[in-house]
Amino acid sequence: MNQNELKQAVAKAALEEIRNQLYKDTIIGIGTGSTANFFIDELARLKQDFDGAVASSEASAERLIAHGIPVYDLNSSGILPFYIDGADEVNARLQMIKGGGAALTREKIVAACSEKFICIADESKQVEILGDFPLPVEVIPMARSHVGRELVKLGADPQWREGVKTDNGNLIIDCYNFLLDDPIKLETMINNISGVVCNGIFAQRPADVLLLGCSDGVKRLTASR
Ligand SMILES: O=C(CO)[C@H](O)[C@H](O)COP(=O)(O)O
Repeated sequence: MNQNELKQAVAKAALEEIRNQLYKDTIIGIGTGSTANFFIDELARLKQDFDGAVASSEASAERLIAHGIPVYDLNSSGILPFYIDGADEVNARLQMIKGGGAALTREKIVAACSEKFICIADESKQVEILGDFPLPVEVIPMARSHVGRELVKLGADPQWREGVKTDNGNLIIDCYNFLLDDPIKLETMINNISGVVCNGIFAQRPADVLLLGCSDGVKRLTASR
C-alpha cells in the first residue's frame, strides 16, 4: 500500500469509529490536510445522518461545503463529540506535532472544544520522540524577528516559512532541531513568548485515539501515559 492508500484506510476506519454515534444534531470537528481530506470525502457518504461540521481551516470548510455538508461557526456549535484530524508526528502518548499545513491554531482550538480527538495518520507519522518534523509556530507578523530570537534562546533553529499566511492572517516560523524531551513544558514555554499565537506541539491536549494506517492494516491505539 502506498501512503495515500494508508491515509484512505484510516479515513475509512475513522468513519467506522464514529458512525454508530452519529445523530441528527451531531456536529463533528474536522481537521486539515490530505488525511483529513480523505476523511471528509468518506464522511460525505453519511451526510444525511448528522447535522454538520466545524472546520479547522478555510480549505476544509470549502471541501465540506462542496460535499453539501453544512459548516458551523465554533461559537454556535458548543462542545463537539469528536475531532478528527491528521498529524505530522505522533508518539506513544498520542502527543503530536501538527501544523505542517499551517492550520495549527484553529486545529488546537477545535480540538480543545472536542470530547474525543481521533488522530488519523499513516505509519510514517509514528515516532518515539517528537521533533524530527520542524515545529511550526504561528506568529503575529510584527513579532516575527522577536519570536525568532526567543526561539533561538530556547535552542531551536527557526526558519520563516516565507510566502505563507495563515487563515488568521499571521506568519509561520518552522523550528528545526528542537529538543522535545518534555513536550508539555516546551509547548508552554513557546506559548509564553510575546507575539506567539500558537505552536504545533499538541501535548497538553493529546489525541484520545490514534488510528494508524500500517501495511498490515489499521491499528487502533490509545495513549500509554
Ligand atoms: O496539522 C496539519 C495541518 O496543519 C495536518 O494534520 C498535518 O500536517 C498532517 O497532514 P497530512 O494529513 O496531509 O499528512
